[in-house]
Amino acid sequence: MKIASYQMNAIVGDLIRNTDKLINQINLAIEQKADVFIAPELAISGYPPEDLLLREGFYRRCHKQLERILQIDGITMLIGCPYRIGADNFNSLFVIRDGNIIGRYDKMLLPNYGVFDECRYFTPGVSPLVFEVNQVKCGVVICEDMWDSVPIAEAKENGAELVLIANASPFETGKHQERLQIAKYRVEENQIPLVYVNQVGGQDELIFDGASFAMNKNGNVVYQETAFAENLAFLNFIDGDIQSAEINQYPENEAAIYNGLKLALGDYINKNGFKGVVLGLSGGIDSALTLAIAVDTLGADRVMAVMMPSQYTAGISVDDSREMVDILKVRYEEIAIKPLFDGFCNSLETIFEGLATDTTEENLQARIRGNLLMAISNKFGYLVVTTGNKSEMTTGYATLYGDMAGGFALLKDITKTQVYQLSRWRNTQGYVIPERIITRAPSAELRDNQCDQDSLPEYDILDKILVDLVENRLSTEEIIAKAYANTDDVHKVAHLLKINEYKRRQAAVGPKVSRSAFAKDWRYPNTNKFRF
Ligand SMILES: Nc1ncnc2c1ncn2[C@@H]1O[C@H](COP(=O)(O)OP(=O)(O)OC[C@H]2O[C@@H]([n+]3cccc(C(=O)O)c3)[C@H](O)[C@@H]2O)[C@@H](O)[C@H]1O
Ligand SMILES: Nc1ncnc2c1ncn2[C@@H]1O[C@H](COP(=O)(O)OP(=O)(O)OP(=O)(O)O)[C@@H](O)[C@H]1O
Ligand SMILES: NC(=O)CC[C@H](N)C(=O)O
Repeated sequence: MKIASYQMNAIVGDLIRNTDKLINQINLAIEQKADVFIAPELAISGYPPEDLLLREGFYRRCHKQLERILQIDGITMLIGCPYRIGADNFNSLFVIRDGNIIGRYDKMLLPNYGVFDECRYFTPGVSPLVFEVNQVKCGVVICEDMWDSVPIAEAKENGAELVLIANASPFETGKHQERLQIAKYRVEENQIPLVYVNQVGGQDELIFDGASFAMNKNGNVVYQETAFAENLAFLNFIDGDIQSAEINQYPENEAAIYNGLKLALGDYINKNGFKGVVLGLSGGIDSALTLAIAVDTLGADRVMAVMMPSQYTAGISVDDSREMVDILKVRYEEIAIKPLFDGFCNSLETIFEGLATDTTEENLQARIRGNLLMAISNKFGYLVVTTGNKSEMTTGYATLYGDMAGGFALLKDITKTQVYQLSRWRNTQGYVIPERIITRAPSAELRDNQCDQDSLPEYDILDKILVDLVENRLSTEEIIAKAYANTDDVHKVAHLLKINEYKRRQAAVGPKVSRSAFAKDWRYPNTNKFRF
């Protein structure tokens, strides 16, 4: 039996295009004489459709597309599609052959933690499904079903010799190893081979990394798809097991994150129809890394970098920005903001009379820059990519409607420590970020001689505290007991984390790479008196 596995990049809600793509790949599979075709979870709608699943018309139109697939003969197809019957909605996988639906599997285990909300939409399925192709009994399950013993065990009890799994499993650091480990448990429990087909692509804050795989009866990976790219692959099931096929290595740490960020940005820009991106280039490391990723993703001709010096901007910031755009050959503009800043200050002079200069004036500069970038965005159809990192999002070290103004926050889930690691890694692939940008001390350059560490702990300490507070959900007492940071710093970061929730609520969407990103898996109240 020959299996066609389609690691698909679907667009949520683009039902006709998704179905066109499925039909196209199914036809290729038929040409290659495949017996079974399998695509990711909810391939017709794309995953996750979120509250589209609360609309009756969404199910109707998804089903209409499924009917197009029913026209295809000559292969057995496993197609994920949301399904409504009576008052129940299911996350279903339809088994279609020669114009008939020969089976429907409804996802049994609905993930409802982290970024997942499936209990909000679906009723759990109750029955396993095993169907036969070329005398092979195939069980099917959907994504979360693999993460517990029961669904695959039930498929096995019903005679399955092989399990086909349709997935939409989002990326986070270490997730692929976790998937392989869970799959191995299922294989060992049941002595049954698995074919795991994952979605690929960026969907708002989620990155689907693909890396579909097959595991033989001995728990060995015998096939692995390239991560972060779409592909159709063929696998053979002969003599009761999956035969060896191509094994593409999963990228190492920095490479995985970098590729993930590229996929997230590219899909956000292209799926939402932007011509390109614009960003403020400051001579600092955050905007330098953002620019490198943007150019690597979209090409230099779809990216614009704007340096907007003020009286606090160091000469080397301008020099390093110029050097970087020369290397990348990207469109570069310089707009001095002093006249605008003076204009704002003049307008506010009377109201502010007798009051000291403070962060108000610092924020004005950031807001002037935000305004200029948004004007360029409006005029050219370029999305503003913001450059703030997770360390800044944690502590609120960013200006609302200033450097936070924009449509996609590329580094939102990347700590400052990781910003350095990714920048160094990128330069090993070809020198694009001037060395001085990496080695100089970070500064917001919003007042004289400003340095981030005037108001924040050293980033290596800050980032450890943030991982413990945000990802490990530890209390300040527990962190203090670990003794890597002084008590004041722990309390300071915890306090900043708490009081800046309102900023995160207003921040642009950005890709999740960690276990706990400031997005769907971080839902804290703005109004909150609880001390972490
Ligand atoms: N709970 C709440 N719910 C809703 N809104 C709330 C709020 N608390 C304050 N606000 C509003 O937010 C305002 C304060 O926020 P905001 O205006 O942003 O200003 P703020 O947080 O006071 O200052 C921004 C800080 O970020 C630093 N910064 C700025 C830019 C770039 C960088 C960098 O290195 O990347 C660092 C800057 O040096 C300064 O320390 C308040 O005036 C109020 O209007
Ligand atoms: N002189 C500038 N010209 C253009 N954009 C700027 C300038 N200064 C700040 N920005 C924009 O605001 C963002 C916040 O920068 P800021 O220098 O305040 O802090 P940062 O976190 O150190 O960032 P970076 O490392 O990029 O400098 C920058 O990444 C950049 O997009
Ligand atoms: N779509 C799903 O069911 C995903 C849940 C699963 N545990 C994963 O992330 O891999």
